[in-house]
Amino acid sequence: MDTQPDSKRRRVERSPLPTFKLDDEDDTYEPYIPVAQRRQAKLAKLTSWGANSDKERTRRQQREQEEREDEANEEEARRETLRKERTLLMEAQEVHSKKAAEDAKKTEEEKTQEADDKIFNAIKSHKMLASDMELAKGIQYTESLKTRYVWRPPKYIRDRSEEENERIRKKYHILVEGEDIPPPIEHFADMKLPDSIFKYLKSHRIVSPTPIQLQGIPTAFSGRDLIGIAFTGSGKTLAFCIPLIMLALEEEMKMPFIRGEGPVGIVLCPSRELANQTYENVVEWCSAVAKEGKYPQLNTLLCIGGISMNEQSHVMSKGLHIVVATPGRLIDMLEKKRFTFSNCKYLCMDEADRMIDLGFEDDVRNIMSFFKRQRQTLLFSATMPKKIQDFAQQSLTLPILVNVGRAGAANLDVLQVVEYVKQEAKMVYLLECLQKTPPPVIIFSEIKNEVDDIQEYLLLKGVEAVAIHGSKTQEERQYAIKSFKSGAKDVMVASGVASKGLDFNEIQHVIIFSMPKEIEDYVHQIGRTGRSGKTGIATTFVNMNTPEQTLLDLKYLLMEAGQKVPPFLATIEDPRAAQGGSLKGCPVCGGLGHGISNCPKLEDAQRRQMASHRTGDDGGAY
Ligand SMILES: Nc1ncnc2c1ncn2[C@@H]1O[C@H](COP(=O)(O)OP(=O)(O)OP(=O)(O)O)[C@@H](O)[C@H]1O
Repeated sequence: MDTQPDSKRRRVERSPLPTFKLDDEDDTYEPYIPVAQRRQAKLAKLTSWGANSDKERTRRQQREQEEREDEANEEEARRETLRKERTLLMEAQEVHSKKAAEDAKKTEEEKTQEADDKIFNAIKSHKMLASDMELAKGIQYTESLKTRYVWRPPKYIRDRSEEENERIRKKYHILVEGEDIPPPIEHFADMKLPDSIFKYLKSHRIVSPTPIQLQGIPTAFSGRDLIGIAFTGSGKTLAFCIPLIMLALEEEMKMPFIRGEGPVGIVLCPSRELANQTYENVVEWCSAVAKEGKYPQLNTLLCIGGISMNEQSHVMSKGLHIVVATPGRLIDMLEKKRFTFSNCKYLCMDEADRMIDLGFEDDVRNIMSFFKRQRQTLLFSATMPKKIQDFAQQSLTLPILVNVGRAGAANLDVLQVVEYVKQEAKMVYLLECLQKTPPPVIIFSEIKNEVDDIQEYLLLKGVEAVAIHGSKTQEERQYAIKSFKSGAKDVMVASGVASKGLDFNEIQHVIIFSMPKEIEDYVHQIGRTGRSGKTGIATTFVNMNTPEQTLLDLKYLLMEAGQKVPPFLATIEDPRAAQGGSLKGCPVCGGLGHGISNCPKLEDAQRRQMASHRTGDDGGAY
């Protein structure tokens, strides 16, 4: 094909005209000889050759011999090439059949594992959880933040051997991962807390630290990044708030904060309700610290959607120590420069898996971009599937993983009862079920309309019930929580929104009216009872509308918690077992009854992602 541009071609066509030479100037010129004359001349030449000497013949024979040799050599070279090509081909075939033989030897389990690993690697997030500036400049901190200048464990604990520390962790079923892990501290008295807070805890019957607290608090006090995983109701809030309060106190006492300064640290929550509850806890603990006048009063801001920030102008008019927030409103406030992160050193994410697994990582990264320097980062949750753990670990600096029980396991203080109830019989049976325990009771349903229907039905039957779900206004949601918390209402009907992290006083019974698709949600929902060492009951309705895979997840969870498995669940076979496949839990949602290839959470996330691509929605609203 002619690939020359036209201009070039034209140039060639227009090249200068040939300059003809005169005959006598051309040395290659041959005069024309007629054919007959040429034939005669050739004949004469041949005749003269025949008469030529033996010398000439020998030379010809030699030449022919050389030509034959050349041909033989060429043939040999050709054969050699063919031989080589065949060897390569044969080698390839050998490799292929060897792999096929190896594959045949692999168990179904290994094959499933390989396939799962492929999916897992494909969905792994590649972009670290770091600020844009850190990502752009490739900044990765290699040392933990030196936030605490004062705190260190008492000498007798510092002198303890690592074997002894390990023995203590084992006693409380604490698993740790990481380098240079601070020792566990079994008594609040050894944590060197201010007297006033110590007294406050005691007066609230908080006398000894829970496992997540006894390893988590010293870890956070030492300035280390931390991933804390412990079952529902095990006191994670205290584990990350006390270190923040101590840090804020330390900073305030060094140099008092004035208007426009702070915060020292923030707590991020995935829902307004949870943020509100954490805020109330922090305010109460800060007041307790300042009560005796030995320590300064710390200033805390609640930063969530649906409330007017003017209401908190009194907080903003002073130096700010702690902010408890949901991501959307926090970003808004930071963008409007209502406060800055110039002095912020501590970032804690509660229910962290929720915050970063469903495409909200960009919001978190955005928030991190407002930090001006290295921070101490802590992530806490009761459920933290492998995918999130891996992602979090590569994003933190020398993190320490503190794990109490399996991530995603149910709280053992909850008696789990699963009942087969036909769809049309659910409402009536619900009334019967409410008789099992005295109030307060929470009823969960995944469907907003169903939440409203249940509340209406209960009200008709004379049960004092409130309802909460995502489509209610902020006032309605606040009213429902307040009246239920205060004991004015006996029953709260809720969608998933109330399941994450909310701590209601001594819930006796949780009824799961419609089983959530994701087993993590179930773990959070039943976790509203059986908190802080008390026992509770969870009754779950299932029927033929419940997907078999969900039932299988449930069956394994009951087995893991040593609970009674009802016959209709016991008879469900695991298809993976029949295929000889892997029975390991799903790394995306932690469900024990399925692998990654049919994870409902992954399917859901992908559906959501596709929908947000279509609508251009970034999905980051809270
Ligand atoms: N050391 C303790 N001893 C007794 N009770 C405690 C202790 N620490 C916290 N609590 C109480 O336990 C309850 C549950 O605590 P918290 O809400 O922090 O649990 P959580 O682990 O965050 O649960 P979830 O995963 O559901 O969010 C709270 O009422 C809290 O006051």
